[in-house]
Amino acid sequence: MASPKKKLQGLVAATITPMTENGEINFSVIGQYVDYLVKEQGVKNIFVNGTTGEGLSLSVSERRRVAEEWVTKGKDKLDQVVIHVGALSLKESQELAQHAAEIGADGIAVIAPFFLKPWTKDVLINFLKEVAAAAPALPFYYYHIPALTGVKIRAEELLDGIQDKIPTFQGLKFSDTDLLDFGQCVDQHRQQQFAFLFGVDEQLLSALVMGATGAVGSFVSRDLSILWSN
Ligand SMILES: CC(=O)N[C@@H]([C@@H](O)[C@H](O)[C@H](O)CO)[C@@H](O)CC(=O)C(=O)O
Repeated sequence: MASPKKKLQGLVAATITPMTENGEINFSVIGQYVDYLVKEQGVKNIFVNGTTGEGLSLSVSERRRVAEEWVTKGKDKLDQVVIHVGALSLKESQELAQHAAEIGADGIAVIAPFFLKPWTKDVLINFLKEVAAAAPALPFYYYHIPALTGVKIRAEELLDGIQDKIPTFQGLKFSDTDLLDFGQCVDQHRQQQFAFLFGVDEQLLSALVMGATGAVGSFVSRDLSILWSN
């Protein structure tokens, strides 16, 4: 089971994937990017290959290399590197999850499959469970982003009993504007000490009031990072 000791909290930068003019990944700037986040913005947690990183537009091999580069360059500088491993293919998602574990990432996150969609909670949970099982020592986060996946199962419904199915479940990345759903997640699962990471930057203040324990965003700054450092 994943160790809960490294709780992911505070500000988490959703990293872009740097590209060259030729459309190749520009691995050479990732080291500078780490330094920029840590030194200039005071951010020591990152979320790689997510929406901002355009992970779903990359090939599996590119996703693996991007993850490796962030983990390598972030070593001894970053606190946590969480890799988004969601994919339409369960096997690809499992491969990426296993790879994240092998390279020493600190957690994995998964969105709902968005083409042939899971229409019930149980179907979605079964998919997530199979991915999580491929990396049984890594904390697992569900990435709830219904506007992009079209999967509108409420997060609060999904969280109900989730640790019975996914023992490594450690939190929710909530990228939706339904603050009632977010508030109910926090309220009903406070005792389980899940990470409640909010992902709509424009509503962050409201989410903080409702109990967000962190935020994953494309707009990160020192001003925001100090929100959690006092
Ligand atoms: C859909 C999207 O890209 N959302 C951003 C937000 O930071 C977003 O850019 C911001 O709220 C502006 O709309 C992050 O939540 C994305 C994110 O965490 C990710 O890259 O996975």
